[in-house]
Order: sequence, then C-alpha cells, then structure tokens
Amino acid sequence: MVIRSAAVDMLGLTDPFPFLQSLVVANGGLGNGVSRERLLDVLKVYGMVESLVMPPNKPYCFVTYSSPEAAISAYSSLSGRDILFVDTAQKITLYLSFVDKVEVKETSPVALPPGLLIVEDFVSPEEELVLLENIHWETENDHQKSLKHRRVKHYGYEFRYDNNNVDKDQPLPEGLPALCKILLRRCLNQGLIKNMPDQLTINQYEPGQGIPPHIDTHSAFEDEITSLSLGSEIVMDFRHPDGTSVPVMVPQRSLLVMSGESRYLWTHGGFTTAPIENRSCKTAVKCAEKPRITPRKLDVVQISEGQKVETVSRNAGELTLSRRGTRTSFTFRKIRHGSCKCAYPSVCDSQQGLEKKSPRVSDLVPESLEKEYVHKVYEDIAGHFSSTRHSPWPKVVDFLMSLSAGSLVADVGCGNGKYIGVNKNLYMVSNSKKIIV
Ligand SMILES: O=C(O)CCC(=O)C(=O)O
Ligand SMILES: [Fe+2]
Repeated sequence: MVIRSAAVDMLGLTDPFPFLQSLVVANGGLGNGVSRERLLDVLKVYGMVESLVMPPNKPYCFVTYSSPEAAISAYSSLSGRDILFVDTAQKITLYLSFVDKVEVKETSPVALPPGLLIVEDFVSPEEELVLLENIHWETENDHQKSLKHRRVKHYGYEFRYDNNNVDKDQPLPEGLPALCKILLRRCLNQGLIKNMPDQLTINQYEPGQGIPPHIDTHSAFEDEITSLSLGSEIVMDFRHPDGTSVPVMVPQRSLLVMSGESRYLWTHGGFTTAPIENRSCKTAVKCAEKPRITPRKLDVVQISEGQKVETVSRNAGELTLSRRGTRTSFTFRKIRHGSCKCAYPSVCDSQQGLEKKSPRVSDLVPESLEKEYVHKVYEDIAGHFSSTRHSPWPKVVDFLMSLSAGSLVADVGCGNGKYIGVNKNLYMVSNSKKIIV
C-alpha cells in the first residue's frame, strides 16, 4: 500500500489501480538490438514477469508483472536509467511508462512468397566445411571484389555491379567449381531446379553486413535462382510491391530456391534493421547500395524449436534475437540469352525497355573499337584529365631540352599539348583528336 501511495503521488493517478501491472519499455526492443534474454535479466530483478511482448523490429516492448508492486518498483528503478549489457557492450537508456493492458494479437502464420522454397540441411556439415575451405579469397583475381557491404567472387560469368548485368559473350575462363556441379546435379535430381545454372556468385558477409533489397535483373538471369547458405543463419526480407513484407528464416546449410513470383516480383535482401518502407524496386534493376541501411549483428528469429519451412513468423511475442557469424552464400543462376518475357512487366527491365544491350566486342570492327574504348573514354575524362596534367613530366622536359635545335619531334596523342612550348628551338608536330599543331 505504501508503494501504491507513492505511485499515486508520482504518477498523479487515483486509486484503485488494477492496471498498474503493465509497462511499455522504450529503447528495450528487438528493433534496437535488445534481446529477450538480456532484457528479462534486467526486468526480473523487480519481481515475477508474467509476460514480455517484443514486437519485431520495434525499439520497445511491453512487460507485465504478476503484481503492481513489482511493476511500480521496476518503473521507479529503471525509467531513465542507463543499462549496460556487458556481453555486447551495449549501453542504452530505458524509459518506462504504465499502460492499461497489453494485447497480444495472435498473428496467423505468414506464407512464404509464391515460388519460394527452402530446403533445410541441403548440405552436411562436412560438405559445408569443404565448400568454405575451397574458396580461395587470398588469391585475388579480377572476378573478386570487396563491395561496401560484403565481398564477392564470380564464376562462369562476372556479375557487373555497374549495370547489374553480365557480359554474356565473355564467359570467365574458370567455369563453375566441380564441387558445385555435384551439388547442382543433386538439385536437378531432387527436382528442386529444372535447368543447370552456369553462373555462380559467392557473397561473404561479416556480422552486420548485408545485401540491399533487390530483384535480380530479369534480362540477366533465367527464372530459377538458388542460394546455398553456409556459416550462419540469417533472416532475409522479402517484399512485394504492395508493401507486404515477409521475413524468411534462412538456416545455415539450407538451400533457398526463388522461382516464379518470388524471383521476378518480390525483392529479396535484408540483414538490415532500417525500416524497409519505400525500398521496393520499381524496375528490375537492382536498388543502389544505400547508406541509410543500418547493419545489424543480430537477427530476429523464432524461438520455437524446429523452423517450419512454410511458416515464417507467428507470434510477435515469440521472437528473439540470435547472434550472427560470418555467412557465405553461393548463389547459382542461369544466364538469360534473349529478352525476359515474364508475367511481371512492371518490374521487368526487358519489358520496360530498360535492358542494357552492350555491343558484343567481337562484333565491332577495329575502328569502332577504338572509337568506343579509346576516343569515347578520353572524351569522357577530358576535363579532369587536362586539369590534372598541366605540369610537364621532368624526364620528358629533359629529353626535349637535350635535342639539338631544329629537330623534328612528333608528339602523337598530345592531350592538352603541354609539351608544345617546352623547347622553342624544335619543330613540334603534335596531334590528338582535338589538337593538331
Ligand atoms: O546472399 C544471398 O543469399 C543472396 C545473394 C543475392 O541475392 C545476390 O547476389 O543477388
Ligand atoms: Fe539476388
């Protein structure tokens, strides 16, 4: 009763207070990286916790104590206090406020996007190890890049991040690794895919890294896109253009197959905490890597045992966070030769007339090759090139000064002509596309 009276004074409320058992805890949510276990450790110091509801992706939660005394004690001790979670070195200030009641809506199971399939334990732990050990990141080649949010390696064909497409007439010397072909034959035999892929992108993500939501360019790849997840589980966000978002649990060693609607219409990506509103791709072109994506080291996952393949999120109160390790994914695709004629024109670069057709190098005659790859490039960079090349190189100046008076000098491809006046005793013939002196 003493506590109740203190609460009356403190909160300006009138007795009786049947509702003084539930609190909203601001900054204590999954959305700002606080896990259920860690928060419970803090909350149960003040009494028995009847329920803790943590909505996914929200920076708050709701706690209901078994007695008003416990709730009031938590309120007066915790609100405005800094909490340090030692294991994650995370410091946050919790703010508490009483709420009437906490309603937990039983959400019905969410179906996977149509055409999406997840096969758990597609590879054994031994196979996983062999696959991971056989990626030679240390022998860098042209087809390996460190992107802003991950590192990548390509086989079969290089995926170009400048136009989100592939040079279809330039296959890489190394095809798909033999080990991968064995796995792909397994996919074919099990009826998981219909066609043998010929392109592989290996993505490696450190904890907190991810891939922005995107649709793989329609004109670049055929229907089935298959991704093998190694090293760590993740929750991948799938989003329909109408805003429907489905978080999909992708377990370690599982195979994800996107076909039909899930491949063509829904964006996939995630490992991000930023709100994913406004991030649906309007065209088949990948969304640019946007800095506003906040990386996360923890994913929201279901705590129920045995993840169901066809069910991705049930009850908001049942979600918790799991720590992520390095995840390596093998994404297999089949290059599309010709335009895409899918049933989703609104997101199809072929049908939107956005398909980037790069001329086949082998089709170009030498003159047009020179035009395309020399003249055009110099034309594009001319301003910058000239402004950074105003000082003559000392060795070239020495050479010009060493020549006897009246010598004839040809400066072929003279750029901005910076050597023309160096030695006035010479006959200089300087030429570039624009300057002929
Ligand atoms: O990491 C993954 O599983 C997906 C990779 C992906 O979507 C891509 O490279 O386009
Ligand atoms: Fe993708």
